[in-house]
Amino acid sequence: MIKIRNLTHYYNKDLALDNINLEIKKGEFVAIIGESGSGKSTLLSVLSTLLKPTSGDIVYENINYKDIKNIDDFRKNNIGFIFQFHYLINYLSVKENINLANEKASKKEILDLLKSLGIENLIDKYPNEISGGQRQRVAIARALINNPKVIFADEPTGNLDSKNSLNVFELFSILAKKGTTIIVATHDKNLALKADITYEVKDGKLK
Ligand SMILES: Nc1ncnc2c1ncn2[C@@H]1O[C@H](COP(=O)(O)OP(=O)(O)OP(=O)(O)O)[C@@H](O)[C@H]1O
Repeated sequence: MIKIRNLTHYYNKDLALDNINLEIKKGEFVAIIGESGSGKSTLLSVLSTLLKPTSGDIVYENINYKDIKNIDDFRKNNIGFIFQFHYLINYLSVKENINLANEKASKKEILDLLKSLGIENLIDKYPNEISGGQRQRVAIARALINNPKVIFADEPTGNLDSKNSLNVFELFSILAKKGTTIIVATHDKNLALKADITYEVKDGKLK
């Protein structure tokens, strides 16, 4: 589903990604591990079209990123993002936060999605009325509302305790089995064991 060829990224003169080659299949749950500063975030940013690589190719289902005309539309139709911090808006309810990502989503659709994540009772709550683990589930719901083909998650459990972290990874595993490709960067090797496949980044190279 995603083919990465000879991908290199420099920040000014500093090499952050060094000739990465990788193929990710549809419905695969991929963990990218590595120490702080190894290049995980850079790799995720480049793969998710947030950052333009210095050189190399990324091909999404036979479309080279270089040929994508409207990158905003492409992202909206294909990609969901989850970050370490949930970035929910505190003065909007859970439902309203999800509607920010898709204004057309009906209450029923949102309720069904929240149900699949086990948090349908939170639909009218505000972010500061729910726990950290619940907020991250809402952030996952927000990433899912547009039915993305692929979800990129950068240290999504960096702010959670071990129980909630495991829950999030188990959720990713279920989503992948349903066909959503999941690519997650984490420094936690134990959590990465939940993924179908793990790649390690070291000094910008895939080990
Ligand atoms: N915006 C930037 N400008 C310049 N250098 C950067 C920038 N972002 C990252 N780097 C450098 O690129 C290298 C890879 O960083 P990156 O953030 O991808 O690593 P990481 O593995 O995600 O680290 P962490 O786990 O700490 O988030 C590091 O040497 C970092 O200092």
